[in-house]
Amino acid sequence: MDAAPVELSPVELRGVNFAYGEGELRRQVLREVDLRIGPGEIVILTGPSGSGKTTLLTLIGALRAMQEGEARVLGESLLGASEGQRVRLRRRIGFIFQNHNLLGFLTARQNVAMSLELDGRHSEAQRLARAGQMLGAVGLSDHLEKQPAQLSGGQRQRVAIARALAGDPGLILADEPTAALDKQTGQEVVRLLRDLAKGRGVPILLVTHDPRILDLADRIVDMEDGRMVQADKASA
Ligand SMILES: Nc1ncnc2c1ncn2[C@@H]1O[C@H](COP(=O)(O)OP(=O)(O)OP(=O)(O)O)[C@@H](O)[C@H]1O
Repeated sequence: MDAAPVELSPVELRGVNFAYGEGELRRQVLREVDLRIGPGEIVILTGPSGSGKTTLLTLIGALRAMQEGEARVLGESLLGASEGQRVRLRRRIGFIFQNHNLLGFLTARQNVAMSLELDGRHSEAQRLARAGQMLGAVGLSDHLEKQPAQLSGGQRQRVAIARALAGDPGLILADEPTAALDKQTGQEVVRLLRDLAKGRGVPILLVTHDPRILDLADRIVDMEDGRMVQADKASA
């Protein structure tokens, strides 16, 4: 009988250190960070301003080079990875940022379809069809041809969610996705993101200061001065 396949963690960090600057300007911002995110797990990273959350997210997202420690993301080792390897890994990750980063001169549908261009597997008609489907999944089927300026903040963030999920990523990284939204819209947007990700088994690492969305996490991890302080959801 075949052995059951061992399920690898999408994110596995051990002893990660990171500093900005050099010499006298050197400033250590991550210290011995350990973090494991399991398949389909929703983890919220919180902590005071300047504690290193965004730096950690950008390292995991292969947006900057790792300096020290063990890190595997979607099975790829990050320490010593070349720029080309990091670019390939980034294509397997869905990113959602505070300011949605949509292109103003493209429609919602074109913004989502654009994220599928890089893999080169689909024709433009297929990409636009897939983008329409994803926008339907976030409740925007009536707004496909609108530009970002014609949408509300919550709708724009839903386009960003559709874009992040369109390429079937193995991991979603979100940085302050509710910062520009009111309380109710912020909760709705994160709940939608969580439900779509759970349905697909995609793990999420979400950085936030927003206490109103903490209960949507499977696990809350607190950072202080570059260190990880593990907090149980119930005690957070
Ligand atoms: N590119 C950079 N060059 C130098 N220092 C930086 C750079 N980016 C961030 N820092 C510093 O590193 C520390 C950690 O920043 P980081 O953005 O990771 O924290 P954060 O916890 O995400 O903060 P916030 O919640 O305010 O976004 C801060 O002191 C910040 O000033």
